[in-house]
Amino acid sequence: MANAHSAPRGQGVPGAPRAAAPGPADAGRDAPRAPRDPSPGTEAPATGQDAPRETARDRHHATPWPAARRIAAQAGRQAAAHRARTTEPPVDPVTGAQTDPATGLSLDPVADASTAPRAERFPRGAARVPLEAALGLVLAAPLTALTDLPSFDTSAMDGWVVAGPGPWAVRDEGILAGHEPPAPLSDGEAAAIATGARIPPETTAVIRSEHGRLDDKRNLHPLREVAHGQDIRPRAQECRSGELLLPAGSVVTPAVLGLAAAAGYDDLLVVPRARVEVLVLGDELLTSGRPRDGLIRDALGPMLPHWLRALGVEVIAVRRLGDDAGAVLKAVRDSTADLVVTTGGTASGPVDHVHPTLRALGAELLVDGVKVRPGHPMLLARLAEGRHLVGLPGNPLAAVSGLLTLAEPLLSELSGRAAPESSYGREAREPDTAPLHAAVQGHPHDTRLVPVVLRQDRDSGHDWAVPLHYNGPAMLRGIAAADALAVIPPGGAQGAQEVGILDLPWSWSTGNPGTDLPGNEGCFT
Ligand SMILES: Nc1nc2c(c(=O)[nH]1)N[C@H]1C(S)=C(S)[C@@H](COP(=O)(O)OP(=O)(O)OC[C@H]3O[C@@H](n4cnc5c(N)ncnc54)[C@H](O)[C@@H]3O)O[C@H]1N2
Ligand code: MOO
Repeated sequence: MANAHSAPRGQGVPGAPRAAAPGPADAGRDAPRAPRDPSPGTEAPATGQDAPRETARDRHHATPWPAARRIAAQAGRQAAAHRARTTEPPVDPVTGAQTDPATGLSLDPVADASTAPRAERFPRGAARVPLEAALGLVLAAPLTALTDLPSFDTSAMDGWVVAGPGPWAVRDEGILAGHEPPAPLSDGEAAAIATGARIPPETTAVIRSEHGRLDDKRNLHPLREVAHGQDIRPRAQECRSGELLLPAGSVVTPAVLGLAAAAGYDDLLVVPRARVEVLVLGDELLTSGRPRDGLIRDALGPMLPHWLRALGVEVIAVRRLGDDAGAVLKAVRDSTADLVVTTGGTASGPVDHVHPTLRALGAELLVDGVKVRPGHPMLLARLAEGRHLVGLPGNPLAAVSGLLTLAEPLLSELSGRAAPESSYGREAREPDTAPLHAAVQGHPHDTRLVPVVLRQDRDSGHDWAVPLHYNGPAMLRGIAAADALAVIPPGGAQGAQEVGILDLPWSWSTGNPGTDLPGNEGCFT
């Protein structure tokens, strides 16, 4: 299938046709039926008895969706600043000093706060971790070369090193990579050499094995013209010692790990992983077997830890607490996590223990309900300086909505991954957008998050967001087939209208066929 990320989504898409939008190449993933909804532009927003009920609590407390994300990001920045003030900077294992060996600058976050450039470099605290533990983290300091690369003149090919014009008398001893330094060549001399081996002094060129011929007296004759310096990788061809390789704020990918190792690093200064604890509430939840006797399977315990890890955090525990008010209070009070994520119990039912727990602990509610469907009872609270709780509603897609609305922006700031307003110097990036393949029914007052597949238009190369049918709060069938969630503004969106796209942290890697179907009707219950 077309990879969702292969198209320049969000760039140039506005040029795509708006009225009679061409369908994506394979919209519907072999859907057995056509989309049920009317053609683009004819959809009316939900009204009357179809409109979801808005409770008194919603109207009083609920935060608009974009503002909720901003508040969550702000909470993440404050938590990061708190961590920077309170974390011991890492100690240089060689010198014992709290300095960055690459730059020689102090890593003391308090000292850093007094000088703007350094404060900017370490606003989130920094940890020194071995290379093998750094994948997915964000560099807290620039990656500067600890050596010239290559660190010596090296042969780019298997063949011979030669000095002066040929033919050349070939030495008995060849030169291998990783061996003793070779003796200088004299004019008219050659030596067999392996790729990556050190070039002897006075060498003028490397001749590839396929471009030279040895006669029976072990004299080497060139089979083509020899250019001075050919196939020699000169020392520092890629970088000089001290040269900037990657700025602070870069995400450590497998390629970055390779570069860091090549440049001489054993460990890296990174923004530490946020520590997250997941508390699953609900007496009705089974952890194995088929649903029975009014009990259902816990869908969030198996889902959330991995989703959170995909956001770059450390999940320190997943605990199932039932609907025991005392256990919830104790678990939240005693948690040492940067972020506690609860599931269920956010509404106002008899066993909804999240609000009473927060009241009992004197927590500050930063967001108490969001004008978004699904997921409107989601909440964000500050438990203490630098420590937060995100309450996800129990309905599984509502929980996903809360994860992406509140937890993701907070964690992205805390882990240094956030692009806009990041102090790590990354360029602010426009949020992704894509045109909708069909009109989508809106909620009259709230934003909707709707699972979509992203399909590439063959002609333009742009992605189209194809809304999926199974988008109800209690359903996971849509999101399991989806590449992303589309952000549908209050009132709905027309076919071909550009809407915001929230990527799923793994969507680049799946291509799941799924069994959901295109469908743009709203399912609010
Ligand atoms: N009177 C009102 N009732 C409800 C409202 C409302 O505004 N007024 N909002 C509804 C909405 S919308 C949602 S979403 C839920 C949120 O409820 P809670 O966060 O309190 O969650 P629970 O009541 O515990 O569970 C809701 C639903 O989800 C199922 N669930 C819970 N945990 C899991 C899990 N780990 N895996 C799978 N399914 C889970 C649970 O059995 C319930 O069916 O409140 C509505 N009510
Ligand atoms: O927030 Mo609820 O998810 O609309 O069911």
